[in-house]
Amino acid sequence: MRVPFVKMHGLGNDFVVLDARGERLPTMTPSTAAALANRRTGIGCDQVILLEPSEAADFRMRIFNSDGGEVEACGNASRAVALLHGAEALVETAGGTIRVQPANGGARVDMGVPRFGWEDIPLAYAMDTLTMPVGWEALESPSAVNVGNPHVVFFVEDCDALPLEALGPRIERDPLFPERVNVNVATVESRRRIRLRVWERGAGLTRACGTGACATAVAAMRRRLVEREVEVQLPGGVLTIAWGEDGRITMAGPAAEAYRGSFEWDDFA
Ligand SMILES: N[C@H](CCC[C@H](N)C(=O)O)C(=O)O
Repeated sequence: MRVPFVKMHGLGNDFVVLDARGERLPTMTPSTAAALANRRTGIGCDQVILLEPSEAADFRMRIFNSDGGEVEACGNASRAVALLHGAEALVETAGGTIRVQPANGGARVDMGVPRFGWEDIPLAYAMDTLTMPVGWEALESPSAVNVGNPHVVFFVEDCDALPLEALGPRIERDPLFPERVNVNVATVESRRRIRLRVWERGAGLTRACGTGACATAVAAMRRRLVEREVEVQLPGGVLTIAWGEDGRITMAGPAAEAYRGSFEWDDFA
């Protein structure tokens, strides 16, 4: 079966988007997703995004990391999908329902309400999630936030001076995180600006992580380090994150279509 796709990205965090809202596609398996995402033998991307019909919203967005694992949320893909859809929409994800709205060359996304309970992250046992009594070499005393998916956030002097490619996978797979975790290292530059690098669960170092920017901004706000609206500078560019009085997170930033193509499903099944 020949399947069309749209290659998209949000600040360099890139996606292969498959649209099954009209025509059903064969069942997506972790191995098919990983094969499509493979940058040497497949199309290549950080996440495979599958759009499907939804009973609860305008449509459903399923997210597969490049390791094939299906996960609950993807901020940058939410903006890319808003651009592709071309109108405001309620989108069902495994991490909850979000609202997306195309906005001048990108999109605004209502990411919902963050959660902070140790069972909500989830952690393997009870602990304070604002300043956790744990550490991995130079990275210590992080915060944990669930923004549909699990994040741990470390605040450091210079996030660019750390071997995140070495520490990231160790923390991602630590038994403290039963569903693994996205690892954020952040430097607060002012009350309105944070610099951030992310080792993503199931995808590794990426140019940007939308949910990571949301989790990091909220953790910094909880620590009274920044205002309730901040700019987050990722390697791929800047996102604006606001945490409203209603408890909901809004993320705004660019998204783009790179090219369209098609592939033979059986070549990746
Ligand atoms: N690696 C993440 C999913 C993609 C998140 C990131 N690409 C974003 O833009 O939010 C996870 O396993 O939860």
